Amino acid sequence: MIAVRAPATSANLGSGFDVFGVALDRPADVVRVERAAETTIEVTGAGAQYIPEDPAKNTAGVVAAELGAPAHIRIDKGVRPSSGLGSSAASAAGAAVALAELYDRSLSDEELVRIAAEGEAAVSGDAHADNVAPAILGGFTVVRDDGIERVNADLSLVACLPDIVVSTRDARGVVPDSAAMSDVVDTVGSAATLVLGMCRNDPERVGRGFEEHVVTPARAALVDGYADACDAARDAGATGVTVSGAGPGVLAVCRERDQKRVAGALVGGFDDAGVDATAYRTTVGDGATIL
Ligand SMILES: Nc1ncnc2c1ncn2[C@@H]1O[C@H](COP(=O)(O)OP(=O)(O)OP(=O)(O)O)[C@@H](O)[C@H]1O
Ligand SMILES: N[C@@H](CCO)C(=O)O
Repeated sequence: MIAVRAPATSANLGSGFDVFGVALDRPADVVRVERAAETTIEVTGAGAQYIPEDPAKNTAGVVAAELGAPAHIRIDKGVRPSSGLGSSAASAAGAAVALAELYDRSLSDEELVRIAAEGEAAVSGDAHADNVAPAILGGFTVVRDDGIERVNADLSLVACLPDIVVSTRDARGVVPDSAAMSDVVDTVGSAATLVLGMCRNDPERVGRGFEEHVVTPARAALVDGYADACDAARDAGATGVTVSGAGPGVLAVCRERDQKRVAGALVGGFDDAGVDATAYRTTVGDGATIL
């Protein structure tokens, strides 16, 4: 039996739609695999009742089929589905790393990411790799068709999960088809600032790099309480706040000394809007790890 811990991730970070992603130190899924004649899946943990155990509909089962590696797969969910914290990607990444080990396949990180992204395609309709790349490689990642860049970063983050369901499939439907040139210029400036901030472990630059005015407002409209939560987090010292992935999760960056206050402020802001929420005080984490 092989067991792998695969982390939650936050994609986009505002200015890097479908490009940027970051591994979070917590929460995480644990994926356990054993060889079997055909693939079966058992899911327990956070939101397990909403996750299909049919291998053709579960990201981990799709990965097993892609790899030609049938197994009994047990997934203990730490990352709630439809959260914006890369729940489906955590299972896909965990399965890819665990099954490659179980079947002695020597695959590069890029190959593992491509296979895990096929699992994502099965649920969201699109093989975007901005969650599975950091879930496998850890750190902050930049995903493009021609390869993946990765840097380590040391930053205090808060991931806040309101008790609302937004599926990635639905949230991709509200992304505008085009953008004004002035918004494109702003986004490029933000993205460049964010990358510098990641390389320098600088929460100010990373926070400014979250600014983006095309995709984020369309996604934020799907998240009740988003504006209240952002205002409260900024007042508490967050240097940046944005929608995590496709939402409804929210990601804040801050200085370490402000992390506890920012977490409380995000939960309080959602509460003011009548929405229950859970906050995870976290950092940039490692990728999927064999236990
Ligand atoms: N192993 C799995 N873990 C979680 N969700 C899964 C899994 N397999 C299939 N799904 C389905 O995928 C959907 C959740 O994925 P979705 O991409 O919408 O959310 P997410 O991964 O939390 O968000 P995001 O990609 O924005 O960070 C749900 O419909 C769920 O049933
Ligand atoms: N980049 C993806 C991440 C969610 O899986 C999106 O925003 O739709």
